[in-house]
Amino acid sequence: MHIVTAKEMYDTDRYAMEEMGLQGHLLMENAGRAVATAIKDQVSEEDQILILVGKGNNGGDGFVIARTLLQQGYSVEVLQIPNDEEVQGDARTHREIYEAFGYGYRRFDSVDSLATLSSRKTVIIDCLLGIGVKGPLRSPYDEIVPHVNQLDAKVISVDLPSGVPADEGVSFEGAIQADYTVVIQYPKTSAFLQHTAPYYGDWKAVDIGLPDHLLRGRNKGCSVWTKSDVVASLPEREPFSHKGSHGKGLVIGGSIQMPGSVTMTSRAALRAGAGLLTVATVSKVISILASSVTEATFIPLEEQEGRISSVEGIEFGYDGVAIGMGMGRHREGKELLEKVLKLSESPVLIDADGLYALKGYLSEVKSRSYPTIITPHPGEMAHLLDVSIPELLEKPFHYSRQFASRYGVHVVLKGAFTLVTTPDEKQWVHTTGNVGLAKGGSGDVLAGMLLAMVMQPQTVELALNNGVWLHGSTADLLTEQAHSTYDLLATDLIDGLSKTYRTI
Ligand SMILES: NC(=O)C1=CN([C@@H]2O[C@H](COP(=O)(O)OP(=O)(O)OC[C@H]3O[C@@H](n4cnc5c(N)ncnc54)[C@H](OP(=O)(O)O)[C@@H]3O)[C@@H](O)[C@H]2O)[C@@H](O)CC1
Ligand SMILES: Nc1ncnc2c1ncn2[C@@H]1O[C@H](COP(=O)(O)OP(=O)(O)O)[C@@H](O)[C@H]1O
Ligand SMILES: [K+]
Repeated sequence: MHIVTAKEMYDTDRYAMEEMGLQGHLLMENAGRAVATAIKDQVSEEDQILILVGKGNNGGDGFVIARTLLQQGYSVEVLQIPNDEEVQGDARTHREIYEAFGYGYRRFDSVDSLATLSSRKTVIIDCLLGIGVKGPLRSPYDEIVPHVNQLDAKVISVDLPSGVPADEGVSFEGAIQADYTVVIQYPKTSAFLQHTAPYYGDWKAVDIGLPDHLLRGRNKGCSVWTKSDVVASLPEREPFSHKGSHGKGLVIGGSIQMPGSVTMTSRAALRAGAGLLTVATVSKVISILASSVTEATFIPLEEQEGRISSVEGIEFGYDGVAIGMGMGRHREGKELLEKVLKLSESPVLIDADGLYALKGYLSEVKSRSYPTIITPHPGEMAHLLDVSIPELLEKPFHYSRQFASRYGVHVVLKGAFTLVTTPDEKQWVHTTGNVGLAKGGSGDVLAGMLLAMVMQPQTVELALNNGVWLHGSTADLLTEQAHSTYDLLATDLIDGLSKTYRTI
């Protein structure tokens, strides 16, 4: 499923209208009818529906929705916010068609009369503002929106909750808090940002018949990674393959203070399908690990104060390397990482403490001939970028693209919407996973799953997307069945992965 900016949406609309003859009022008819069909799943014939219509094309959608629902026997009233003359173009055409059917509408005069009208309604359909919103809400929207937000009625927004901008990095003040949003054709970026997504409530995108090929051709496009993508791309195992064909992986990390993280990464890598796994860590961690990661082999490394101080002794002939989990942050970190990046003739995934070591070596990463993958959470990413966490979260798509292309790395920016970005700035958003994952260790498990994935016969971008999907879906499956979002442990994900694999 494509994700678009406001500009991409307008460009697609324009192309359909100007190059393909799909006129604006036809698109609006398609949009209104598709939205009305989706709304019918959210309301009943007993509901008293009020449609709020703004001056732009989002308001025009409202007249099509009203006509469609009235024709099908629903109780609908329409309140148009602007004056009659302010409604122009396709929206005006559809108001005229609506009236030609013999249906009437009211005009907004004050919030008091809106209060009287809305007090009898059980459903409000918000067609006030769409992707054309600019800046903070102006009068009278700045009074209407807070009024709607305090009603008990169910609020359904059309395209996006009025007031919420389509794009990232755009400030706004006040917006409709929807219970449900019917998105027109493609979800907009704001449906995947921590500070704007909650305004949408649950959402669904409806097809209005726009041509898809413009977006398919985008070289820097963004999409949602879905189960069907996993089913289509996860490599099947060849009947005559052997353990070597399933990837020989190396995990470097752990310290006496943090032996658990490397244990989880290793077990997750094996469970996710790594053929052979070696763990390079300090001797005391090996003695802790050996009984819980029985399938792995070990390389004891030199240590200082319980932390790895050298990677001497590792023969770098692996199909994939993961480094950083539980390694601790110390001066030698940069040197260790530098050696690993130079000597590894395979993808290297850098997580956790490895990311702090990476900061001093960033400028040289681009010259590697093999893929480099970083898996930061927002705190680690903000540190690498030298920006604050709120700044990063305002524009995570932008910052990930900028970082990935500048340093030639694959970025897996973790969070409620994990974002995968390639060095050539292709992006995917993940909607699997839930708050049960917000617990120490979930990231270590993800690192292991990703290590296993990059060693399978698939491109790095497929591997990362499939790995993030498997991780998030396992959390979803476990919290639907055996666990709650309180009790889910990172280690549950490792065993739970078996269930997820069986669903595909
Ligand atoms: N053919 C198509 O394109 C299709 C489009 N479709 C639909 O159209 C929607 C986009 O339509 P749009 O471009 O008319 O924008 P939209 O948000 O409805 O209105 C913008 C107007 O609102 C005003 N305004 C802006 N900011 C404001 C603020 N802060 N506070 C107060 N007022 C504010 C501003 O007016 P101004 O006051 O600046 O004169 C501006 O003119 C899209 O989301 C989808 O639903 C579908 O039907 C499919 C076909
Ligand atoms: N609220 C949330 N919803 C969905 N996934 C989440 C949420 N919070 C965290 N996660 C996921 O959990 C993992 C946490 O990783 P990380 O912060 O590195 O954990 P740790 O370092 O403790 O192992 C990431 O995969 C992240 O996407
Ligand atoms: K809206």
